[in-house]
Amino acid sequence: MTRDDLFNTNASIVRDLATAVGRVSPSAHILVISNPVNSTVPIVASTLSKLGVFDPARLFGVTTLDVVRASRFLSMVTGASPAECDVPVVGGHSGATIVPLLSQTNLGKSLVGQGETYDKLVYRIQFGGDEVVKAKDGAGSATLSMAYAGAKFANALLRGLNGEKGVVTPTFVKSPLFESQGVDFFSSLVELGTKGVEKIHPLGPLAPEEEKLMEACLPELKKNIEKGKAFVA
Ligand SMILES: NC(=O)C1=CN([C@@H]2O[C@H](COP(=O)(O)OP(=O)(O)OC[C@H]3O[C@@H](n4cnc5c(N)ncnc54)[C@H](O)[C@@H]3O)[C@@H](O)[C@H]2O)C=CC1
Ligand SMILES: O=C([O-])CC(=O)C(=O)O
Repeated sequence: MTRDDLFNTNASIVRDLATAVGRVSPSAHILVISNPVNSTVPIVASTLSKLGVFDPARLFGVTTLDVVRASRFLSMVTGASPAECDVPVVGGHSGATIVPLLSQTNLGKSLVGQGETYDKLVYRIQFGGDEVVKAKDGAGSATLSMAYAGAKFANALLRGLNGEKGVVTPTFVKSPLFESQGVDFFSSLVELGTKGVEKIHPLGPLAPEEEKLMEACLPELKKNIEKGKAFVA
């Protein structure tokens, strides 16, 4: 089972919850963690748009678990503590759409392009969630680490809403970065502020290996986003 397989069950649940939020609390900040995040976030956006209350600054797909995994798996390779292994992870939240930018980290940059070690690390970051789902064999997903990631992101958002400056973390939002290629939702480093999304940061310089990961990411992400929008339309 992949995250995309969850679409049939979760799409209508997410749409109905978004409808209720749009009617009852249209200025709420909405953090979507239900899979497939690449499609459920566009479902919420389209549902709110239909109701005339969509504000892109208030809708977030929670991709924090990919960042948590990237730190942990990089720490296992380098021997450093996960706290020292902060990795920007961009794109979406499933398989090839998850793009870790190891070249932008002090401890990870020397691994980029280092054959099997790099390839295995990227694969584990991209498919860590699938690893857990397979291991639990029908009994759910990465429940506790998801709770940790959800709490971590909610805390970051609350700090931003409270006026703290410099709260920057990856999250899947309505984004102009790849809009010209038909990908209008994307996770990159986002500064969180008093209104929610304050500033969407560009990706910054990528290694050739990361350019290749982006080439695989964008078409899949586009399909996932279109599937979510088509469901609501
Ligand atoms: N974004 C992320 O990082 C992650 C997302 N997930 C996603 O989070 C979701 C939950 O995962 P698990 O806790 O493992 O699943 P689970 O199957 O253990 O729990 C799902 C819960 O939703 C409830 N539910 C079912 N239909 C509902 C409805 N119509 N309205 C309200 N609640 C309803 C069920 O009773 C159950 O308690 C899944 O979509 C999963 O794919 C999981 C791990 C990481
Ligand atoms: O695929 C799933 O349901 C679980 C998931 O998102 C993750 O662990 O990252």
